[in-house]
Amino acid sequence: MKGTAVIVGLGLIGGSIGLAILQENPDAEVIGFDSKEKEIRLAKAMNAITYESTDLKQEIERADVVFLCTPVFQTEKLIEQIAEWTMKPGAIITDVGSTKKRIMHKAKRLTDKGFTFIGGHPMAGSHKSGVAASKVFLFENAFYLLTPGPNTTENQLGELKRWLAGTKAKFLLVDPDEHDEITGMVSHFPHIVASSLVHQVKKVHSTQPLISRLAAGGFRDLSRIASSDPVMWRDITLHNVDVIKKLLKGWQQEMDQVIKILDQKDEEGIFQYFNEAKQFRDNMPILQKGAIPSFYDLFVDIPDYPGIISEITGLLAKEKISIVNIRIMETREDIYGVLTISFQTDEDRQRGEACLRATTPYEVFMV
Ligand SMILES: NC(=O)C1=CN([C@@H]2O[C@H](COP(=O)(O)OP(=O)(O)OC[C@H]3O[C@@H](n4cnc5c(N)ncnc54)[C@H](O)[C@@H]3O)[C@@H](O)[C@H]2O)C=CC1
Ligand SMILES: O=C(O)C(=O)Cc1ccc(O)cc1
Repeated sequence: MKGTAVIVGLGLIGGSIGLAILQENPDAEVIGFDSKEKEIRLAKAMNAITYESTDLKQEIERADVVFLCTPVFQTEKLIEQIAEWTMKPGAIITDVGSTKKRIMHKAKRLTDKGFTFIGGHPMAGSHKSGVAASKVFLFENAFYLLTPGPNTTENQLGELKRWLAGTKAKFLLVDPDEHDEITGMVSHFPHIVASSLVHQVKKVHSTQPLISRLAAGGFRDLSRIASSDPVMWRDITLHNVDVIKKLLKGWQQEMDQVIKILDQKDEEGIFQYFNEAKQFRDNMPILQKGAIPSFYDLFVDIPDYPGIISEITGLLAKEKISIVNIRIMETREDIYGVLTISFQTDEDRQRGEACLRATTPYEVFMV
């Protein structure tokens, strides 16, 4: 596709969208704007944009598509600002915010003027922020939720999807209220739970410093998202307060129930609590494919000696198998460590498994 895209907010998501657009459309013009000069320079160096913005108003007025990739309060302000400007006939404005109800409400200012606004939310990302963390494949196979405005046509939707084709995401249309209910449950509420787990550890940390060294495994998995950007999450939380409060109240009641079965030493009740969760989670489609694409992990039981990681990565590199992350799971120092290798696709993981089984004596397994 030829044409001009403007990306406002060159962070993790804006940068990844720029990379995906340019990979698919090398002839497109992608103009980038950010309130931080450093992010713009980095985005340009990474080829996530073709030009730095010099006059945002003029560029938006001649754009074919505008992506608002800022924290959601800033997105609301940008919408207000753009509503004061003009736009090229047929141009599309979209956003990537994690909430949709308030954004779509604010976007009425644009649609009332005859502009086209289609809300967007790629259901993939990371706890990392900034353009340095952006990746061309960040959204591959992930759901990309779209909330069209009242007058959006099929043609306009098709046009936006063509701009985003390089993301290789799966588009899904949703209603904004439904969007905030669902993401409240699977993303916003878990974020508060993750942060609260860290607060629990912090409270005892001063009297029991060993605790943060031992907080590996499950705690690390559950608390990872607590390392996300607090500004972004403050905005998301305030945009979806009612839904999140309802979920937290339900959670409080559920915890009261758990305390009750513990008080009663109810063996069957405790077993069922864990078992029902396990059965349900094991059958959730996210584990088969991924709504938020989880990386595909492979575990290798390795001896703990210097050079072992480069040995393993070298074997995979020889077979041209890309990995996205590698780490040793914290185990006791005197026993074998378990190396966790994350792949972007299940196919890569299977190739990785076959390669390591054929070339090393170590046990290789998936869970
Ligand atoms: N981080 C994630 O995993 C995901 C985030 N989102 C949504 O995407 C949006 C962006 O998130 P990230 O890229 O992670 O954040 P980020 O912090 O990596 O990037 C945001 C960028 O916007 C810039 N910015 C802030 N206000 C601005 C303004 N008024 N004008 C120009 N630039 C401005 C910041 O300097 C920063 O570079 C948020 O609305 C978030 O809810 C959606 C899906 C996943
Ligand atoms: O890091 C993770 O696992 C995430 O869940 C990232 C994320 C953050 C915000 C979203 O709206 C969608 C995805």
